[in-house]
Amino acid sequence: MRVAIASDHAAVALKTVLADWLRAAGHDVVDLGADGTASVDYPDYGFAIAEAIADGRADRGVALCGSGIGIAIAANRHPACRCALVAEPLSARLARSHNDANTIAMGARLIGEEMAKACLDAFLTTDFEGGRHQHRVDKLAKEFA
Ligand SMILES: O=C(CO)[C@H](O)[C@H](O)[C@H](O)COP(=O)(O)O
Repeated sequence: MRVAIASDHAAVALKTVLADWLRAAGHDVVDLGADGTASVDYPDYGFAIAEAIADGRADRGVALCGSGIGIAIAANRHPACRCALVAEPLSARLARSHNDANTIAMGARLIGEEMAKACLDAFLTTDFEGGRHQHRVDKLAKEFA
């Protein structure tokens, strides 16, 4: 799978760990930065993830910041992105099976590396159930004036 990953300065270390883990699992990783710990702005990286999903460079996205909140808000500003903020694997599974999420967000200051890997594994290995969930997901594409 092609997986885009991006973080702000607060989550660069976790981004490196997860990118290495993804490559070891055989995924193609599109690393959209940040590249160091100098302070940057999470919206730029949330938008970058969403654009990679929208233009087909990536099938899935992993969005990281200190809490996961800011970058999730940013990613979800783009209509192509359904980004779920998760902190444990059941939420990651439900984000896929019920919400057809194409991106997960996690907070590097709140989650440990092993839990983050478990969330990412659940996210990447769970299929969307469709059925009653499909028309709900379709409604998420509504555009507001
Ligand atoms: O967006 C956030 C909070 O919702 C993230 O946690 C950011 O990484 C955080 O705000 C960055 O904080 P810093 O004090 O500038 O490192």
